[in-house]
Amino acid sequence: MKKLRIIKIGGGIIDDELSLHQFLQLFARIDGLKILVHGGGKGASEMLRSLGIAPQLVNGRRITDAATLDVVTMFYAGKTNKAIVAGLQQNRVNALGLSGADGNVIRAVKRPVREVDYGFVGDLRPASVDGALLGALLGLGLTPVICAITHDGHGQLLNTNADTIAATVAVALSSQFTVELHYCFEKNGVLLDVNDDDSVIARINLTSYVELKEAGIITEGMIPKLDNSFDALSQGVNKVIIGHALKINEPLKTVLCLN
Ligand SMILES: Nc1ncnc2c1ncn2[C@@H]1O[C@H](COP(=O)(O)OP(=O)(O)O)[C@@H](O)[C@H]1O
Ligand SMILES: CC(=O)N[C@@H](CCC(=O)OP(=O)(O)O)C(=O)O
Repeated sequence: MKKLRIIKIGGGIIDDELSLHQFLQLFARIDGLKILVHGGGKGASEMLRSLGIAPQLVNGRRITDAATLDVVTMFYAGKTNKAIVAGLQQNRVNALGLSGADGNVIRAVKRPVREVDYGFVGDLRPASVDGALLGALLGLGLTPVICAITHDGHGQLLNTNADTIAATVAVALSSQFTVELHYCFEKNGVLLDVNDDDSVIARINLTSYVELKEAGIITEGMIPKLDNSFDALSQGVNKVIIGHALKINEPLKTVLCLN
């Protein structure tokens, strides 16, 4: 099977023009098949505030009412996705920007209301992703650039966490490719001390993950990232790596494994 790298970048990198520019140059130099998945949560919150809408996040997921959905759709599927595609074209990567609605590539289900009503937020299963279409686009020499907007197949757009999109796309493509999933952000990896970029934990398995969580070393946004990572590994993804977006070619990073 051919190797496929799925790389996810978040709001911390996207928000900083220079970092994004440098990341896109590095991404362009990666040989072989690749897909870029992007969030942009930080910038979306800023845009919401500037429009007088208070951002609301519960357990790292955005409560998305109709007005918020309009703004995040414009921000993720519009401004951010198109800026990334243009930046990759500048670097001679034939990028194709996609929301989940485009080509029906990711069909989600609106999150059911339980203790929290998340509004227009989409949940995914591996079957939500059209792996055949993504495989065909890769076969044409295109590099898909997927944003955090999906749809439900009944005309409703949904906001979906970008880490979850990356993991679900990785699982869906693992029957066609040997998939390596990279979560890239603004730190060197999963750290023993979140304020010390030299304290990278080289390897984490399921047992050490539980211990690190209980010790309060892994907290906040890193918890759903690692939950998504271990789900992906248990469903056929070959390797998951967490590291700095601007050091993708360097050995400093965290590798996750089941055992
Ligand atoms: N042990 C840890 N090592 C590194 N980051 C951690 C750790 N525990 C918590 N974090 C937090 O997780 C954040 C990354 O998650 P998130 O904010 O969701 O990133 P992104 O928006 O790039 O997906 C880091 O910026 C950091 O604040
Ligand atoms: C439902 C939900 O939480 N959606 C996320 C989608 C963007 C995202 O995941 O961005 P980062 O990767 O930069 O965090 C949000 O609106 O914040």
